Amino acid sequence: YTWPDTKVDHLEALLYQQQQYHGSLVGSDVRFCFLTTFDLDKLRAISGRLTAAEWIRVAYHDMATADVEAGTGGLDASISFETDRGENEGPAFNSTMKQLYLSHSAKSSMADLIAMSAVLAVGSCSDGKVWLDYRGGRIDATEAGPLGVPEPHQGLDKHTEIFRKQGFNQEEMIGLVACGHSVGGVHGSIFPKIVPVVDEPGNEASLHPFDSTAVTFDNHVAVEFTQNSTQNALAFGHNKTTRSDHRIFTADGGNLISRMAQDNDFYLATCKNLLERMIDTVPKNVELSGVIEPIATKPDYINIVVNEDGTLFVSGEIRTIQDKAIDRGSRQVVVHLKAADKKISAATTRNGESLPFHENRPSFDWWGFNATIPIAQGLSFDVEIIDDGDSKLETNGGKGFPLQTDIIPQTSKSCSSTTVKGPSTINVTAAVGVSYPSHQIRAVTDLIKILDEANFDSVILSVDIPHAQQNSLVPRIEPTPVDMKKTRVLEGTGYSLYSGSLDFGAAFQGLLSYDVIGRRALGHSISEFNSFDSLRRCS
Ligand code: HEM
Repeated sequence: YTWPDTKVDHLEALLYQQQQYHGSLVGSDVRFCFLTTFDLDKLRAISGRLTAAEWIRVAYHDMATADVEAGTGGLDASISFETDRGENEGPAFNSTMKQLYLSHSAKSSMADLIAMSAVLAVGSCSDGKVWLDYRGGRIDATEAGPLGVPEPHQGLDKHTEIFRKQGFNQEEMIGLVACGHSVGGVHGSIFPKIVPVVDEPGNEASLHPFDSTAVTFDNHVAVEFTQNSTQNALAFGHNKTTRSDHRIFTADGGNLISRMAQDNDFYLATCKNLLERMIDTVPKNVELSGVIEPIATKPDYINIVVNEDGTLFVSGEIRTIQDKAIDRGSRQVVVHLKAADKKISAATTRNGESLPFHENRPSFDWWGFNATIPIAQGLSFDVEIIDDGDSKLETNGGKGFPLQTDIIPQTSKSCSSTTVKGPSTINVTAAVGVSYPSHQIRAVTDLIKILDEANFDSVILSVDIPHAQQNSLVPRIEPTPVDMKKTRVLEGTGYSLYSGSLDFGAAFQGLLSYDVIGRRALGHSISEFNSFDSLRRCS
């Protein structure tokens, strides 16, 4: 991994910066694996529902209509268009979309979020023991997919065929169902023909759990099945037709389910593997990233101001991963900026700490810095981490962490105003220069000549605008370009200011972003995925 990687960086932050300082809170609804869900429609907690189970079921139903031979379907968020179908019965589907769309953005598709929700749900209910490898890059469908989610009244042949289409053979089908049906259960409020409606104060949704450990991701569903002591209504319910788990678990003579029952570690390892395959089942045009691991040293929230005296004011934060073996209290972090042949060191202060919801996941410290440096090409920095007198230099693979200086949004000269449903506006001013390899720079006068923005044919503001879609709670995010006009030359800096603005209507609660792109024949320069959050409100 080398920084920056716009395909990975944002998803990595959403997944691992779970709470507290810069916490993404994507997993806050499944922080505890317990039987009450806050219903966003009713604006109150409902007992007998388990958010973590709902997230796993939603991920499976989104994937369930995949046809791996044709390369269609899979985890693509088409489920958001399919929530009124009989095969997607219950409030879980829209509820999950509403919980996740707060994190929806141009760099975190709903499909990537659904996959992430499965990782977080399984992680939570296994108390951090089962952590699915997570990859990013899924693309949201813009319409419903075909029908075909398995339903409990269907026969074994039909189920075997559906799973074959999804890419799972008979044994894998048994495994995947046994893994999915580890948490949660069947609700009388949704399937009154399978389990009774009880509607008791502690169980308003009439949940009938699959096993005696409904809020723990473990092999009890298998143990209790093989002991015939199961309460799983899909295995031993009064209605024989809907005993699909029984038909599936015995499809191989009960072999796999017995092995899962005998050995919880085997069960968990099998589930990790099958659930990873479930979330990585994607249409053939999607190229998933590598597994997203926690990044040890990562800059973020970098902001650069071009000063009229020919300097840059750089501020930002460095995120470092904590190490239990190291005394955090004595750690120091220093940023060494390199501007042409000049080196400027900036001390940092600890701004805060991101913490995980569960053990076995990383914690991070955040270090704020700022510095004034001369304008030069090829600006970068190294990060020095000092523990107990031991110093380690993080160089981002040798070349340093680069600062993008061709195109620099000037956030204090820009603004935005957004409303969840209604008119929104963004107004961006960016400093625009142009890069040449540093070996071409000889003197400061030369440098100013070289940094002439006229080398771009055009400068474009591209706003990632969310568009409401029919029959889906999830908007489609579409980059919308507008030309930026030169408004001023910053004499003596090599930069000019360009401005552009766009009015749009949003129906969105996720993260809004924009890019600034300089276009020229010899390739583009881009300042990518800038958050609206760092802009002041337009008055
Ligand atoms: C033949 C295949 C399957 C059938 C017929 C089936 C059917 C069902 C039914 C009827 C429910 C009850 C839903 C409710 O009342 O809320 C349920 C719940 C659930 N299913 Fe499946 N399922 C199948 C496979 C899977 C798979 C492969 C997974 C995931 C890997 C999965 C995950 C879940 C989860 C987590 C729940 C609990 C939901 C909750 O408590 O809210 N299912 N399933």
